[in-house]
Amino acid sequence: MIRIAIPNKGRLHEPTLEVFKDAGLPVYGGGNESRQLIAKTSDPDITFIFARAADIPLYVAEGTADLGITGLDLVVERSADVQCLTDLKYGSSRLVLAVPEASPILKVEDLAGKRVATEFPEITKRFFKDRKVDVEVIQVSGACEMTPHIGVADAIVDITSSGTTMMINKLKAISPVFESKVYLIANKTSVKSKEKISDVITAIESVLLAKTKRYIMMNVPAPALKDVERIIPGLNGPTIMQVEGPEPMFAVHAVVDADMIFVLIRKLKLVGARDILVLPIERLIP
Ligand SMILES: Nc1ncnc2c1ncn2[C@@H]1O[C@H](COP(=O)(O)OP(=O)(O)OP(=O)(O)O)[C@@H](O)[C@H]1O
Ligand SMILES: O=P(O)(O)OC[C@H]1O[C@H](OP(=O)(O)OP(=O)(O)O)[C@H](O)[C@@H]1O
Ligand SMILES: [Mg+2]
Repeated sequence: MIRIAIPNKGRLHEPTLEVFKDAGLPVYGGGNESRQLIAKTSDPDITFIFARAADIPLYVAEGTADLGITGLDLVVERSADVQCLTDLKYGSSRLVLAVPEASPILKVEDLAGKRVATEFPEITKRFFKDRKVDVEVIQVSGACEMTPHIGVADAIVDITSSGTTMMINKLKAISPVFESKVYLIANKTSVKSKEKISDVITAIESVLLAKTKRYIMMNVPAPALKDVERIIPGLNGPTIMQVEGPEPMFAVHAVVDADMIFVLIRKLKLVGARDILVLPIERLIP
């Protein structure tokens, strides 16, 4: 039996459900509005546990869950001894040190003897200790941006991604503190002993890889075939099939990088390829 801990709410909830659905392991019910805390999937040996993103590092470290999805900031904050397996490419964010726009504090050293509010006390303490700046760290559970304006703190260490919340609350970042990504994490013992874990990892990684690729198909008149073969860098070279018809023609199929499509199409048309189709790929297992 494999247990996978996934966020029951918050901004990681929906994209996490999406990844497992695409990987062929849809989460049956539970999470968000429902009060259900355990869910099944297409494989009877796999169970999902819904938990707060901040608690998932501990559940995985202790082996309550074999796998989990959560932010690297939360893994580091909890000093969780887990294996970080795969960057899931959603939910990247930064922890920054910020002060009110009008504050005379301009650099980390100016905060000596002052108060810093944060949801991440451990990362914050380590940040100032490494720089040998003595501050008082005040732990809050949210709405951290407000604290310097109501006299609770002189600065904050908080998450920013779009920067909107900082801007609206008239704060300016004076130093980066931590770069976070959302990871698939694993219990260090389970990852070695439970065979099915590697199937789950492969399934998830195949979804991520597929997002970076496109399947391209086209018809190519015989005289243009050599040029098209030269242009297309398929996974293992393009697949070429003869097309029945009055004109000597080939169907060419290939898997290519998604970010090459724009340039490729122009080149292919120039040498005579036509009826070009570009399709998304659901999963790609090399
Ligand atoms: N803009 C962002 N703000 C906050 N967390 C973010 C952001 N982008 C990504 N994350 C990541 O999401 C995780 C926080 O997950 P959590 O479930 O607490 O989400 P939340 O939306 O902040 O929930 P809550 O409504 O309880 O504050 C952290 O690992 C964090 O790095
Ligand atoms: O740079 P932005 O895109 O504006 O995002 C950053 C904001 O989002 C998070 O707050 P959240 O919505 O989780 O509320 P919370 O502070 O109560 O956790 C985070 O703590 C920031 O306040
Ligand atoms: Mg939050």
